[in-house]
Amino acid sequence: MLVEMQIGLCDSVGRGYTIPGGSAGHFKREGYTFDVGSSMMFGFGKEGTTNLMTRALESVGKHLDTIPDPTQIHYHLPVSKAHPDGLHVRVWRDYEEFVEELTACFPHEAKGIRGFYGECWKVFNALNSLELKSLEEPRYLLQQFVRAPLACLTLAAYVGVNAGDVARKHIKDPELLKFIDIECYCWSTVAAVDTPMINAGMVFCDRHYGGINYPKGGVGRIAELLVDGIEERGGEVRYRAGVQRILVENAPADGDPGEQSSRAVGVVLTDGTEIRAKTVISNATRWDTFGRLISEEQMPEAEKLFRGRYKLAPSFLSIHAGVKEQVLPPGTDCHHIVVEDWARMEEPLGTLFVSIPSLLDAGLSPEGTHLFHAFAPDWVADWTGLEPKAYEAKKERTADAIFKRLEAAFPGLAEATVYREVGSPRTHRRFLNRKDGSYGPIPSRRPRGMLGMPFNRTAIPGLYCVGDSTFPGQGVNAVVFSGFGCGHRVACDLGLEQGFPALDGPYNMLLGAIRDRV
Ligand SMILES: NC(=O)c1ccc[n+]([C@@H]2O[C@H](COP(=O)([O-])OP(=O)(O)OC[C@H]3O[C@@H](n4cnc5c(N)ncnc54)[C@H](O)[C@@H]3O)[C@@H](O)[C@H]2O)c1
Ligand SMILES: CC(C)=CCC/C(C)=C/C=C/C(C)=C/C=C/C(C)=C/C=C/C=C(C)/C=C/C=C(C)/C=C/C=C(\C)CCC=C(C)C
Repeated sequence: MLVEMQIGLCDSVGRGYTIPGGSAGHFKREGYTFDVGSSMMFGFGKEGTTNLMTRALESVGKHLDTIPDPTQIHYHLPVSKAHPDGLHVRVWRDYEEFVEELTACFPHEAKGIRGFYGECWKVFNALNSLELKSLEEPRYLLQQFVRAPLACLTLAAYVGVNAGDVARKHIKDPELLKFIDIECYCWSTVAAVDTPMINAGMVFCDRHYGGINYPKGGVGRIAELLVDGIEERGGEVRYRAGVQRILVENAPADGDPGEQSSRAVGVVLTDGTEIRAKTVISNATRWDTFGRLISEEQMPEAEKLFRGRYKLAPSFLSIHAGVKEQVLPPGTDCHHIVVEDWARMEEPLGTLFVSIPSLLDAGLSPEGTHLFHAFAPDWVADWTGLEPKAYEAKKERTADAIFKRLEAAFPGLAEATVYREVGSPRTHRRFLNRKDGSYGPIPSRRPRGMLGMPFNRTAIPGLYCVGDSTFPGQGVNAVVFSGFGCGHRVACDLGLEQGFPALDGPYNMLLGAIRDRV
């Protein structure tokens, strides 16, 4: 069985890369250990069922020490009549402390704040009481409904709902609604009205329940330990092994060896090596899986419908820098978000993100310095067709402008910078092998919560998708959930775990019909 074929990083010509982890990997430069992308870790809690990172490592016999972050985000938001010096909010690990800080900024919305975040807790508590496995496996789903009917009914009630609609039930102040928008935008890259409520429940509560915890040694340690665990259990992880094509051929059908059907039977690597397997799981985005690894002509109808519902999110402009420690006064938070003008929040380079994990783990940067990772959403189209010199100059110019804007929150930043390396959306496309370097799928029209998101099975037998183009979408712990679900579904399909084959067909037709109608 070929399970994780895509652990190694790839570059755009598909030669394959040398480190594991994708967006959640890390790389080293001149004594700094920089996170590729992901740096704010959910799912590392000790209790409940939503601590998916802890459980993923446990599943291969590994444990990673983490460092608790006292705040999730320090927001630096625009000036308004009510907040002439700008709106400054810290999302504290302690829920009450966060609610008190937000309420102090919007005292007239005290009830609305508790009402909205209280509804998020309803969703989270329901999620946190279920065993989290494949929702496209009817036996498991029925068991959960019998074991925890109230939790399942709660989730069923919210699965088609968006966070912005719930927020508007409780909150009237337009500035506070903007705050809820940035709370969603910073991880979903869309405003609250387009963000599924179940995902909002997960993010807005796990940060207080399990907390945000930084992996000691850097985010890339997660993937490195997973690789160790897989190899110790007899698995193999290949690097420099870019998949060029998924093989789809006529082969004996599941459950009826006498009948032939078109199915995925393996992959061809860029060096021509052919690997045959019963199961192929693609962790590439749906746009790369269908259209590149599977030809356009072989694209199933369901995938064409998916492209009507979802489009690619922008990529990022990333600045990986080293700064003198004096520029960060004691008490500086690890994660910051800066918005100077609400009207520009969703524009390219409009919202600035900053992550300074060496404040939590001093071993990540040389003595007397901190690593300073700043990034902002941006589109690849603005970076194409440039000569190498013009491309380099544009990267430096853009980084200078971003550092200048960050001076308001970090006075003296440009002068204190001792190392700087700039990545554009082209860099993301190249090293992560994601179409246009995209962060993931975003709805192309108002979504019905998560109902339009596909699970792991595809219309091609033997081919599964996993990662952020599958339910429940973007986010490291979200893609870990998709991994657990996919593993469970594949194990049932291969007869390694007990499923409910008689119900599979009708149940999956029903799920598909709901998905294709939203
Ligand atoms: N928490 C944060 O701060 C933060 C920041 C950035 C990104 N993220 C999250 O990380 C998530 C991404 O996770 P993911 O696992 O879905 O995607 P990913 O891009 O991280 O991983 C996909 C992997 O597949 C490999 N791959 C792609 N095409 C290949 C091919 N043809 N052959 C071989 N290997 C190939 C890639 O090289 C990569 O290693 C995003 O959804 C995003 O939310 C989080
Ligand atoms: C069948 C059906 C459909 C139904 C029935 C009912 C039920 C039972 C249901 C159920 C459901 C479920 C289970 C679901 C699940 C879900 C989940 C798990 C979810 C998760 C999610 C998560 C998330 C979203 C996350 C995210 C995160 C992120 C993205 C992050 C990011 C971040 C960033 C980028 C930022 C950074 C910052 C700075 C640096 C400042």
